[in-house]
Amino acid sequence: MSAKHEHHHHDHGHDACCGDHDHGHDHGHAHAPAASSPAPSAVAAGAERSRLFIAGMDCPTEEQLLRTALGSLPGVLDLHFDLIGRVLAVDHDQRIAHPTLLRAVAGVGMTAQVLQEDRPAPPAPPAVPMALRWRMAAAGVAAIAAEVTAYVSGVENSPVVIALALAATLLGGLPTLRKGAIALRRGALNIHLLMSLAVIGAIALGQWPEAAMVVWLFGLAEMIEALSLARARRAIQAMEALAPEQAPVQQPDGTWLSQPVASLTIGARLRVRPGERVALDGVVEAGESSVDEAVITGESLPRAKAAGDPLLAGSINSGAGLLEYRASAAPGGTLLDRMATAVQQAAAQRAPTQAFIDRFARIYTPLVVLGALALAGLAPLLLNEPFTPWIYRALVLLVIACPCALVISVPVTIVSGLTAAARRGMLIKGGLYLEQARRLKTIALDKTGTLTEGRPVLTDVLPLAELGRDEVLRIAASLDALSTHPAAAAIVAGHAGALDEVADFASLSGRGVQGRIGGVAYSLGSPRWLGEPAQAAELEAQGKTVVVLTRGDSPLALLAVADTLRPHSIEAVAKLRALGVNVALLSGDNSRTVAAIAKDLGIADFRAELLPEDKLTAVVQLPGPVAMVGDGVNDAPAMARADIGIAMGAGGTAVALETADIALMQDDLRRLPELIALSQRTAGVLTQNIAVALGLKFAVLALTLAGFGSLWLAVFADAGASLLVVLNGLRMLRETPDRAPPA
Ligand SMILES: Nc1ncnc2c1ncn2[C@@H]1O[C@H](COP(=O)(O)OP(=O)(O)OP(=O)(O)O)[C@@H](O)[C@H]1O
Ligand SMILES: [Zn+2]
Repeated sequence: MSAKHEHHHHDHGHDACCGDHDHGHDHGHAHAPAASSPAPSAVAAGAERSRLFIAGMDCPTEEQLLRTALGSLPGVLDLHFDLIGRVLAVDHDQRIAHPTLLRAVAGVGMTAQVLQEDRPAPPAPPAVPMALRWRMAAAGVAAIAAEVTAYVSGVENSPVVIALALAATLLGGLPTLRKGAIALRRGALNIHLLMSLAVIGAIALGQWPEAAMVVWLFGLAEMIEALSLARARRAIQAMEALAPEQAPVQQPDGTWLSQPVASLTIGARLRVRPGERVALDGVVEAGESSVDEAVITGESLPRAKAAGDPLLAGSINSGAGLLEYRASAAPGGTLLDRMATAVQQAAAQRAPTQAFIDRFARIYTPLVVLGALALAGLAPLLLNEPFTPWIYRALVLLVIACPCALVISVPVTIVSGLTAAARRGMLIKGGLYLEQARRLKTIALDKTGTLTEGRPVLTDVLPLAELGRDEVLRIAASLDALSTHPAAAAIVAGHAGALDEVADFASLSGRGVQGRIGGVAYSLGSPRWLGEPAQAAELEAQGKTVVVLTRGDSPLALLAVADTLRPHSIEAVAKLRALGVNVALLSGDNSRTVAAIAKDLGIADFRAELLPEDKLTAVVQLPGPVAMVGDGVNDAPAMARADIGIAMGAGGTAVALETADIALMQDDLRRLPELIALSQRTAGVLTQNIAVALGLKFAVLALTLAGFGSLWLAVFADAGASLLVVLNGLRMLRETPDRAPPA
């Protein structure tokens, strides 16, 4: 095979896992592939993108076969694989028509369906087909019978044994042999080719029962792995499946009728009865009840809902009341849908460990195959021994050459970890961040809206000149009415009366606001910007944020607002420090205020009076890797620059959800130590899996070289290792302390 293709084989374990049509799987979420289509660069000018749903494509083995088959077609410009969603996006020019693509896919033994952009994917094939289960059962009986007959009679190639072994091979091994032939034609050294060679070699040596056993065990392992992987895939897809497909909708005549949610649009009026799940994001219009939003936030807590309150798709009406609401998101566009899409896209990306294992496998397999060739060809000559036993040992080596268990273990573990995180209300945008989190040296936290509630209240108004309290407050509130800053909201809320007209309004990020009232220029903002009156110090020492109001250059008043710490901030900071992470506080607020708050939190490393660009500089200077945690208000540049940008309160703002590397769906900083713990557990499981997979290989290798190995033992160890690592990886799914996995 050519060097270009040499890395195919490392993945056979994968296709073992995820199966092909023959093995079938029971995912079956019709619209999942559409939702999880990759987000590659835009289609080049003059090109067209066709999206193919390929049921048998979920492993890098198939990716490689498809790459060679489609990539060489004249007119194909680019290929984007989404193995989890099993969607292949093909960018091509006019030379290519759909039948050409479908034929090329069929050429490597798979079937494709063209996806229409706005229509959901066709339903995936059902669970492992009954016919296949029966075929495998029959093959098992025949293989065991062949083994027993040979053992009892002492003859390995009597007609009865040959007939039984042949029956087992044909019943259970045809798909493997067929894929082996395809791989051979394509020059891909993958598991199917290696297994086919081992079986044919065993038959050539007259080891009929052995051949039957090998082919059957391998088929069985593939089937079991198919089911395990479908389980991991289902866990991801379970998220969006949590919103009901039917819901009661109000008709124009006022009556209620159960309708498919997919047919609804924004503005539809729906209702959700006690115990039911909300179908679309919306706003309550009538009724009172409480709602459990655990599916979004990861925390099961009843939240009171009444007219005007937002509702999220997937949450449960856990109270006793009936809620009527108006849809504010279309089907497919709810927060739950966007979370599910993000997790699916994350799962489709390669984590660093996977890249490493893939590189390793690229060297490992050809090396072992070369070893097998050398063993069969040289050992008998050098040792002056008969060829047959050495050829047999070489066949065992071919089986050992498959790094399937190794390759399969990484994505299963990562996907399980990502899913477990999502269930806890942490949306991680890629395996990279899950793997990196445990290496974090510094976590930088923004103050307002992150460590604090971000809903300050006005506590003090101190006139400094001839204007009285009410007058300065009216001016300040009039200016801040046009600002979205949390401090502005507090000042506006602190003023009861009418507001003045403001002209030439300007808002300066990290400083404050300015404008003209009745022709006079006023500024309102930080003391650092407008000069610090002596009276400010005492208020700041209490942890309050001081805002100065000036007319021209002279100070008119001091206003102070105070924000409360989030209830779990102190606990979260303590836990992070216990994990050995350096916690830093970055704030635009003044030094004394920040110092007071840092002291309450036990944070030694705090930096104050930072403009948004200073926060970015601080992130670069802090010992890395650094995570920046913020609410996106004045820390977006710093979050983008940090190794991991973590957004708080993504449950509320879509922007944070879309731009951060990790989005916390709930404003609870205790998710941060959990994230690091999850990252550590993931690394632990990955290490265990690599040790098991390699350990079993080496054990069989040692036995074989010593003359004690056997083909079926090698296949058994390989299949057993695959199964062990898949199960170990899936264990991550269960690591969800206070929530049972969704049914
Ligand atoms: N609209 C506004 N009205 C009044 N004061 C403002 C306004 N915008 C900013 N300021 C002042 O500028 C300072 C810095 O603002 P900035 O938004 O950079 O940080 P912050 O709100 O203190 O929070 P963080 O800790 O998240 O950086 C504020 O503390 C406040 O004194
Ligand atoms: Zn293998």
